[in-house]
Amino acid sequence: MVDYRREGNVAILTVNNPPVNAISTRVKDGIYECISRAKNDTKVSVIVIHGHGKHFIAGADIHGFSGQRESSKVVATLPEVIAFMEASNKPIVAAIHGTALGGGLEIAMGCHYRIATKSARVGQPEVLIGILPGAGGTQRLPRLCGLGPALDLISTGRHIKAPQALKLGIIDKIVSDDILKEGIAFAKAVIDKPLNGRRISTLPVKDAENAEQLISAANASVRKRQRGMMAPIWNIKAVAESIKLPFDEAMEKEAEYFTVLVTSSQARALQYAFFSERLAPKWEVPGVASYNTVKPMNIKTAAVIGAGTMGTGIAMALLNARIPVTLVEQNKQFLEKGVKMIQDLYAGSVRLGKLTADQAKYLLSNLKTSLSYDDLSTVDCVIEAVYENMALKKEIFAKLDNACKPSAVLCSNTSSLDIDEIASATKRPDKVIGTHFFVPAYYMRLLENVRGKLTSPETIATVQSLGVRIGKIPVVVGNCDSFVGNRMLGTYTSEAQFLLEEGALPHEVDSVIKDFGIPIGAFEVSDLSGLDIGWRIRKERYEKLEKSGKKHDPNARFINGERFSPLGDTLCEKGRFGRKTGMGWYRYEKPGAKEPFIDAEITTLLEDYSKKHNITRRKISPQEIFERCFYPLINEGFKVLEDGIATRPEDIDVIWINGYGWPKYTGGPMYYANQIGLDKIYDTMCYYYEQHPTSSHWRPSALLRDLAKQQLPISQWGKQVASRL
Ligand SMILES: CC(C)(COP(=O)(O)OP(=O)(O)OC[C@H]1O[C@@H](n2cnc3c(N)ncnc32)[C@H](O)[C@@H]1OP(=O)(O)O)[C@@H](O)C(=O)NCCC(=O)NCCSC(=O)C[C@@H](O)CCCCCCCCCCCCC(=O)O
Ligand SMILES: NC(=O)c1ccc[n+]([C@@H]2O[C@H](COP(=O)([O-])OP(=O)(O)OC[C@H]3O[C@@H](n4cnc5c(N)ncnc54)[C@H](O)[C@@H]3O)[C@@H](O)[C@H]2O)c1
Repeated sequence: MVDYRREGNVAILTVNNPPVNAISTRVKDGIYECISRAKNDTKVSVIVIHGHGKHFIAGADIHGFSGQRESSKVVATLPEVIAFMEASNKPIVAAIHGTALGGGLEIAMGCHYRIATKSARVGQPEVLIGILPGAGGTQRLPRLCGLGPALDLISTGRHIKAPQALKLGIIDKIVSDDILKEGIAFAKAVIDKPLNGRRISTLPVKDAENAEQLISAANASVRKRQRGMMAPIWNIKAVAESIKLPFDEAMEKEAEYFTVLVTSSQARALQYAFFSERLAPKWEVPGVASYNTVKPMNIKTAAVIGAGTMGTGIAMALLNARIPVTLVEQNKQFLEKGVKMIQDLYAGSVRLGKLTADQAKYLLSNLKTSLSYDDLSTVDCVIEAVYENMALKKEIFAKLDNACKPSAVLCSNTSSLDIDEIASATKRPDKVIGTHFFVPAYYMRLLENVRGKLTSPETIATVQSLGVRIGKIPVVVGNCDSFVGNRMLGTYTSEAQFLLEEGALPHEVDSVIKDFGIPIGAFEVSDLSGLDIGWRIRKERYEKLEKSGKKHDPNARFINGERFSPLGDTLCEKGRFGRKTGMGWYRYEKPGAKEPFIDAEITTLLEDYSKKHNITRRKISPQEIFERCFYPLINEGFKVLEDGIATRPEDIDVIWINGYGWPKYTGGPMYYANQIGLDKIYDTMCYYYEQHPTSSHWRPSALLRDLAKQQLPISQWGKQVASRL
């Protein structure tokens, strides 16, 4: 775990715990033992510590916070080991490459010098997994780089690159990539230098005079950006102790606050989410194949069909990963509009300093445009993003099948349509798959990859690997109406509207949703994306119904015996499409304005509606709003597992956290269901199903029922499904 060797008078400690040199108990013990050995070795004058493989040390082993910790051979805790290092009379140099994160940076700060390669990154990301730097980071970092930067780094968890770390004084020098050679050379040069002033715990906190202002600014930022999360507040509180107390006493406070956080349910949920996100790319279709049995194709070039909202975003996601893209549109005007959208977004990134003008120019140089499918004969992969219309998509897939080379993978960005039907328009259904991006596609991390009945494992492997390459979290799901995310969302949006019919107002529903931690309410999001989108899709369904001989009544509250709310259609008929028309479920100052206001016209409309349908409006409690919005959504997640549409509860949680703003600190809907108690959810589902028998989303899932009855957690779901199949 930690190797020791001596080269002349330099002791070299190599941390070797793949994949990221995380600090397990054995690594901590190993460091302690090696430092002791070097201190006692009279031939050693200086010590270098570095990491084997791609990283210096990426922090404490996260598994250790919730699982069983290995017992320690040495009594010292990590903070004590670091204090022991700092007290050494032989200089210790941290030679950093890859990352020095969390406990890794804390170990580096226990050293007397820190050098790093240019591409190395440092940070205290503990807040992101619900804890705080518990090995002196909250006390040493403000002494090293100042209170303001320390508050920023510790409360946001962001990583910074070596050049910025150098500016902030976190590292002493940037060196070449031969980090060990550089470490040894640096160590030899500092052998005789006095260590006074190099022990960070003995230094004063920089910027202490501005403490009050800096701490209140940090708290204000956390309240705005990390609403609902407890870790950022405790992180700031711990850093603030560096101003009030001597180092040793402040360290006691750090340990006290660390214990509060490490035992919290938010920390457990965030750590579960951390590992779930890393599990998602490792897809598995039981009985078919999995990520470690199939090789992906190498995608060198791609095409995107449709240069609208999604097509332009997808093209940018590909370009950003240095994949050349051919963008195809139906006519010159739409094509130019799409290209301008991409150019404007890159220009915006240059203005914000996120890209240099040269980088933006380079990315754009990989964008080709075309109005003809003939230009796609050599691309490896095509992603279609035209209007959500089955006939149009089938027509395009047939054309792509003729135009593209036989090995090309053909993907659709459809958000709801049947992938098998789209694939049926081609002679290569094995190479057809859904790649459902989320808006804005260049930014949102979720990629829902929808496998059809005939999609080959190689095609699945290819889009999963492409997803990782373009910086997404790819999740494989099965083919059903609206797939996983939107299928579950459907229950939530329907129920939100039923609540309006029965007495709630849009802002009352939205505030319960936002209080739970979803950043935007159901009606606010509907106004943002435009009510007309759903209306267009519903109108197509009504037309289909009419064609099959069933007349659609615009006031109907039931379709095929299923409860339905026509309120969305009513608003659209009045031109209330949301923000873009200045009115939707809310009123806006002008079209395009962002701030929603409660609209008396909507209140009257709802009251008239309820009267017309003989519904007695009542005050609906926040608890009922919560249960009615979220329990059917969770229940649908269980049905998705039952149907084999998702293969793991973790995948559903990743989808909701990364695609729909579900608060990560609750772990996602499936993890959260366990926290509430599956029996409680099941009983509540039964209660509401009795009250609303015409809403099939209240019918409890059999899987939920079985787990609840047997008092089993969701982690046991696999056995349940297997026993029933
Ligand atoms: C490092 C990364 C940036 C790498 O990213 P990349 O995209 O390249 O790779 P992946 O993210 O896919 O990761 C690869 C692989 O590695 C696993 N992994 C990554 N980091 C860790 C980790 N820290 N622990 C465990 N495993 C990790 C990952 O799961 C992947 O494997 P898999 O099989 O799942 O595919 C990126 O990975 C990253 O950002 N990692 C997280 C970095 C992080 O969050 N670091 C902080 C960790 S918390 C910490 O360091 C706390 C410290 O402050 C120390 C606290 C000490 C508390 C002591 C309190 C005193 C009480 C006294 C008693 C205690 C006794 C004792 O001391 O023992
Ligand atoms: N907008 C979203 O939030 C969102 C999210 C996820 C998925 N989707 C899905 O992505 C797809 C595209 O949605 P959008 O919002 O980008 O639509 P959009 O209306 O913004 O863009 C569609 C584009 O397709 C072009 N197009 C139409 N027919 C074409 C043809 N024959 N050849 C080439 N181009 C053609 C149109 O000119 C238009 O520019 C839909 O399937 C939608 O369901 C949308």
